[in-house]
Amino acid sequence: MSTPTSPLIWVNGELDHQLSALDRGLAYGDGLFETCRLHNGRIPLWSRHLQRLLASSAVFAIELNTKQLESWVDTALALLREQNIRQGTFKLILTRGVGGRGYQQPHRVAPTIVLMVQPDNLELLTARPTPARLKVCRMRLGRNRVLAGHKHLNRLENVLARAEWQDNTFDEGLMLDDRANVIEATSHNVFIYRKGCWHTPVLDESGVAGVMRQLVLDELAPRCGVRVNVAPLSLDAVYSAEEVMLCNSNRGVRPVAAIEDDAGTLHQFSHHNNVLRLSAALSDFLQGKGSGQ
Ligand SMILES: C=C(O[C@@H]1C=C(C(=O)O)C=C[C@H]1N)C(=O)O
Repeated sequence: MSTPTSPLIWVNGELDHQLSALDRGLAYGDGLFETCRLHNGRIPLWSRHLQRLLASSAVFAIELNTKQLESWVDTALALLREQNIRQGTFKLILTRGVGGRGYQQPHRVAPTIVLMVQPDNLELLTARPTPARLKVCRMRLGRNRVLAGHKHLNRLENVLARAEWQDNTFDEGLMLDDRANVIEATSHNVFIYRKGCWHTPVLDESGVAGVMRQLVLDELAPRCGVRVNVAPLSLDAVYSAEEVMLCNSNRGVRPVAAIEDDAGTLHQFSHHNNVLRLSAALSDFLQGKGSGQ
């Protein structure tokens, strides 16, 4: 088992290289990121992360040399193996690069790629998940059809929502948009189970379309033989759900035990069977086991 250490950071393939203060990712949030799980020395959902990054970089016209990126990721993974670092958070930041005065983009700009690994000892994707306690955040998400779904670097709403609690009373905060639709949690996507079906918010105006959310839609829910309905979701629907689930690609799937609303009322969820079935389906998927249907 590896010992957690401080993060390892590569900038454009160079370990410990410094980032320019003129980088547009820092100045304007002009970029994208992926938060991946390092699981047993690999990034099991890498092809899905890369697919999303490529799709978003095309939308925002941020240059991305896939071969170069994959070679830097391979080099980073090889070093992690050498150092016996097998579990952790593997984060990738892609910015438009350095330059320009103000918002105007420079004519020629080379993208910046930061790889950052925070080692830990947690087999998060396959461990039995512990039920989470949530609050409903006061901070609302704005709506923007161009930005919605993308994992861009402008995450101030999530940062401010996460600042609404500092202690361990809550594990996560539920975020609504300005029309009071439930969109996501500060760093997870949200699903509810009701009447034999999973439901998750439509993300065409706000929120991040997570890689684990997509895996649940494409792979895990079908393995459990359960349909998923993607549609607007109200807070009342969440409170009356049979089960509530959070997911992200760094932590897998997690049942929700309770949600405290803004009046301080606790809404509790005592059944987690369907979340645990998805969690088992995720473990099987990661171990390369078939659909079992
Ligand atoms: C805040 C980050 O990303 C979010 C956090 C997690 C996590 O902590 O598990 C996962 C996915 C992201 N939306 C980050 O620093 O990468």
